[in-house]
Amino acid sequence: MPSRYSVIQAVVVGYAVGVGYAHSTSTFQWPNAQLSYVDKQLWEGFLPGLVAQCAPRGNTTAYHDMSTHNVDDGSGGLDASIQFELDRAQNIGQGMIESLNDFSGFEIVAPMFGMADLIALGAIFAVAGCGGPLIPFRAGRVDATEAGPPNVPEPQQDLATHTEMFRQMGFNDTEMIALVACGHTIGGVTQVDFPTIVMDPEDSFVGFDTTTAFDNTIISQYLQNTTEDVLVVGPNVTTRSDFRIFSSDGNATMQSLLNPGTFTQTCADLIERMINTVPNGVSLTDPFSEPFDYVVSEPVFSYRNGTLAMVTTLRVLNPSVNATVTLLWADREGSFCPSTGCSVESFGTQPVTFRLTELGIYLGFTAERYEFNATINVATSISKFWFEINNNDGSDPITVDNGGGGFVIEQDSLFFDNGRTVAVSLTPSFEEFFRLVIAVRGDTTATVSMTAFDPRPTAFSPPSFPVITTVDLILDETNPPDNGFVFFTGNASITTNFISLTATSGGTTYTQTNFDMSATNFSLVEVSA
Ligand code: HEM
Repeated sequence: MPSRYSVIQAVVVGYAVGVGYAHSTSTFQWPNAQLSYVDKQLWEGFLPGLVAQCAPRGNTTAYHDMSTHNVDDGSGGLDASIQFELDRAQNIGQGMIESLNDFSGFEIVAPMFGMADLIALGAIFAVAGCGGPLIPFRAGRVDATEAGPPNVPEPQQDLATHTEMFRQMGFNDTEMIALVACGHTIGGVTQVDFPTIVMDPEDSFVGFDTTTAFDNTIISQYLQNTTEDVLVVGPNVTTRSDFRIFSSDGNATMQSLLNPGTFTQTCADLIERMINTVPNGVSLTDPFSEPFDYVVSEPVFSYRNGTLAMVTTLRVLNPSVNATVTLLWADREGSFCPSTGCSVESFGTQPVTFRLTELGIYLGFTAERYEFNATINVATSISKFWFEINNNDGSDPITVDNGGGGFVIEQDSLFFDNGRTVAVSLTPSFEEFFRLVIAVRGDTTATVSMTAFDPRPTAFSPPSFPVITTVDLILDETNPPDNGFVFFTGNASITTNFISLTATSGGTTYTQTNFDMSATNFSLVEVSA
């Protein structure tokens, strides 16, 4: 059997040749909150840590959720409707409840990354975590608000019923055989949930094959008649659905999957199609095949004593060791550079940890995050910024300017004031929350409203939803008006991950959408309750 790395490598190379996107998504037009967020979750978040575990139920959850798709009218698909369908007999078992609870417990759903995207990512990491191929991820699924039609196949149903159900999901007879085999290469049947299939109460769990890995042992053992898959050889003939499906074309498909390369490639293709089966009208992003070359973090502003400060970072993929990186900006009146300056060199770097690389997948990626703190003339302000990377090796400097237009600051009249916002810890209760301060150019007649997105689960079992709160902010008495700025304040839950703001000042409305709260570290202030 090939090593895990060589299997993954084979698949990645296969995709690069077959689909041709090896480097196609290495950059993107900023701002794009969805691409920035998914890049972070996929490469730098803790989710890839799940790859180190082999958790088959992540794949089951995605499959059951996708089963609501009806190819005839384009409805249903992977849309997190599974959250509303767990009381159905076809979704029996603790496995799916536990995996959905895990997903909401991660607290990473966001306005541009819902539970359905997380379920799809869970399937990718379930497969890779058991040694299977790393399936490319596309984002953009839309979460359902109610249950879909009941269309998850059950073991006691006959072949014709299963064939029709898979057709409705968009898979033909051959694809059905392969997809079921690819699904059942990992995991098995739990006695307590399926006592009519695993009849001996002593056998709490019976694996589909004798390995826990994502490999084609399920195929070879079936063809050699040594299989222990209870859906093939179990005592209850009625529930031998794997047998009926695997043998439905005289074992031709199972024979073809005996080749490990064919098995891996077929499974990667079919599971990718499975997680990308979404209701008509939902469009997914391009696949994330590797980390972007350059990623700018949310610029964070603060105003104090006549000076505007902007803090941001630039993540550079595979940087040169001697590189110096400079941030440059233009003011709001054009390219005029005021005497207070319009460029600043990075003051430091943060190491970037790519979890998948650490786990032996996508080897060869390193990155540094260059940090900047720009002091900006408050009157002329900033309209856009860009970067210059000098590798100090005689080569021409590289300009990182968002495809030519620069990283544009749409407006500078409404921003979340980083220097004045704090995380409050109440003593003795240890209750924590953000005390936000929002700066608005204008006077005290301005108004500000804030929408906060809190991913913390609202329930101990599915369905669980993020809490989205919209409040009007009040003038902040502790931060009086200063040099044309007025300050507003409000509190938000400490687990808030995105904030959107709308302000009206001097008859003009300003917005800031989906400010990423992880873009900065807040001072922690202890307050006696
Ligand atoms: C006719 C179609 C299918 C039937 C009747 C069927 C039935 C079953 C049953 C009864 C179990 C045991 C569940 C438990 O004990 O919790 C199971 C487990 C599993 N199934 Fe299927 N299945 C089908 C297709 C698929 C497909 C298409 C996939 C994914 C591509 C899949 C993935 C899995 C996985 C990963 C497990 C193991 C779960 C675990 O160990 O926690 N199944 N299936």
